[in-house]
Amino acid sequence: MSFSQSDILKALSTVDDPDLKRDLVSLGMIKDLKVDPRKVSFTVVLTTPACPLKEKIRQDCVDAVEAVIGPDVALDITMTASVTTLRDNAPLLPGVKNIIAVASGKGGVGKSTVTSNLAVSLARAGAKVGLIDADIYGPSVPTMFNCEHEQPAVKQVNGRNIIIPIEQYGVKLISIGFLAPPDSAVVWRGPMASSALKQFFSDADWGDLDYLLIDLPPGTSDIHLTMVQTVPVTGAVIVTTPQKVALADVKKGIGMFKQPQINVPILGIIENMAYFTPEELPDNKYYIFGKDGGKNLAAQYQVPLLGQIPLVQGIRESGDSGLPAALKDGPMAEAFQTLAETLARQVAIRNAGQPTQLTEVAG
Ligand SMILES: Nc1ncnc2c1ncn2[C@@H]1O[C@H](COP(=O)(O)OP(=O)(O)OP(=O)(O)O)[C@@H](O)[C@H]1O
Repeated sequence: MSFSQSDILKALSTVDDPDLKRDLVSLGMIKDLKVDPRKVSFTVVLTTPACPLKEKIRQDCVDAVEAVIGPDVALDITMTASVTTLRDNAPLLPGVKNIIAVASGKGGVGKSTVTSNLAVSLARAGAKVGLIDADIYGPSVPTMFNCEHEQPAVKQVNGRNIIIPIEQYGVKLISIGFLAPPDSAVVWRGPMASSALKQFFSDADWGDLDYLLIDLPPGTSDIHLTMVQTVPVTGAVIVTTPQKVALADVKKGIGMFKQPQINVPILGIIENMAYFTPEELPDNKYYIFGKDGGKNLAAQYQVPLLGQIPLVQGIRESGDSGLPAALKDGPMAEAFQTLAETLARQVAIRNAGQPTQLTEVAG
């Protein structure tokens, strides 16, 4: 059977990225194509290393190309990823591809827990990840990452002090908590906190990052405004419990992000503490805060539901002990991995200019 480079490209142009709804060739995802009579090789560049569709896309490529080359020609496909961005040539943080704000309506819904686990899961998938803890009311990231007593180093660049983020579990971190001893009751006034956040953007050495997550204070605050006025944000994720009183505040949060002067796309809602599961009986679900509140809200506002995370004692214990649940292999790590993949997909969809896709998540 004889075939040419263009035959292979033609075959690959029948393979779609299921999220971006276009073919791999026109999306520019096929690189290094080499064709000789005994071997065909190429690289597929996915939009995120946290791509749950990797195996499906690879198999679709195998099927399409083997239909042209037959079974006797060797086929070598390398799967790799380059996270997409709309922040090309950004004046501030040019090496950061996506800035993702994590917000909540109410306090205590698990925003910091979810953000920390998302950051670790994205890093475990192979992405370069940073995390800014801007929660002035209770910066808990230092505890969750077991670096409460650390201080980021500072270096001088052209006469300016530049903060070097602490690196823990593959995630670069800066917390507003690093600026004050953990046991001191610092009352962050709006302007003080805002200027600290600005400094984290302008005077920190983040280097190249695929995703920079920002753990915001609960509710709506000056910090939210400072963030959107300082850097273009890829999108916001909202964490809530299914409880009615929590949902009421989420609606205010969604309203704030949608205001014309803020205008941050909502990447999705995460329902945390969706049900209680005893670790020894993972199939038992107790809907102690109500059932599907976050899921129904996502449907009402036509935003994706990124996931439903159960209330599990191990998640709380992991947070308190400074070793996020996402680091320990098991069902919780898998749940956060799936959540991270769903978020990464929504970022890629957004960056490709596609309308938001409403993700169906099993409850
Ligand atoms: N899915 C979960 N299962 C068990 N415990 C959880 C879960 N999510 C969060 N928690 C626990 O709930 C408490 C509050 O979580 P967390 O500090 O992450 O909330 P928050 O929304 O960031 O709060 P804040 O109002 O300080 O911003 C913590 O003790 C945390 O360990």
